Amino acid sequence: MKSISIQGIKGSFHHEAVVKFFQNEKVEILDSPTFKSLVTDVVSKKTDYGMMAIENSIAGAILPNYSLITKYKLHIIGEIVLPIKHHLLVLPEETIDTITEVRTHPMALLQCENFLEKYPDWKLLAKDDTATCARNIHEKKLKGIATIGSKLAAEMYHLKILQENIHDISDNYTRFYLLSTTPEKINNFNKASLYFTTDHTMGSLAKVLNTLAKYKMNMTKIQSVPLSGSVFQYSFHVDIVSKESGYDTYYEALEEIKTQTGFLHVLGEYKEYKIEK
Ligand SMILES: O=C(O)C(=O)C[C@]1(C(=O)O)C=C[C@@H](O)C=C1
Repeated sequence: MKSISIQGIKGSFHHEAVVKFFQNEKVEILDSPTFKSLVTDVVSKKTDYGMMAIENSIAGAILPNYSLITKYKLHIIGEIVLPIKHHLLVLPEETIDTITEVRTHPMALLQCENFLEKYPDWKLLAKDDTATCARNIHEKKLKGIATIGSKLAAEMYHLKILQENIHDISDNYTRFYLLSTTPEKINNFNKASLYFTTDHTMGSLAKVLNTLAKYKMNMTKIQSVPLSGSVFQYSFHVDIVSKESGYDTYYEALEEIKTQTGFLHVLGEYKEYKIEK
């Protein structure tokens, strides 16, 4: 049976991402407190894979996770885009007036800013993951404390949903990568994640982007990340989807981009996968 490390515990959105990704396949899920420990679980072979959030449609990229992937030389072997619904979870006897503090994952806080602004007196605490907060509220009977998390977390840790769907925009999605220490050949992949540097000459990044357009590669994401060991120099993460042009043009595009970049690493070739809400 495959084992997968997640950031957080069962009932977190990472847990849901693994269940939806592997569907009917039986897998073992290992809880890991931080993104770093998730990665080291994979690198040390404690688990086969790691499922890691990389960006959210409201809150944006989780920048340190890009650096974790490259620092630990991980390969992206799959992705899942999961609809995220956040609810305010509390002990059964609480009301909105008894809440004094909200503890949850920092990305969850960012996705619910409009709702939280209505309660300026609440103390907001960033914690490891939504489900651990839910479990602590239940197990330690934490009075006056709410968390923001999923319906699954409410059910697993016997909390009441005090307010449903408190995320700022109803269309809310988080994209996760399935990571491995070794590349895996994915049949019929249609998406690739590239990682490269360009020099500081005028138009060097534009040349790469033009090459992608020339070979009809649809760029779905570009993220600059500071290059470690340098001052204000950047590397680029670019995701591309090839719908119509096929593999020959993809490989031709890669060959051309190699000549336009300092280095080019293909971090993963995998299938686009979005769960509709
Ligand atoms: O805390 C959780 O439940 C998580 O799975 C983490 C996480 C994240 O890392 O962005 C996952 C999805 C949501 O965007 C909110 C939090």
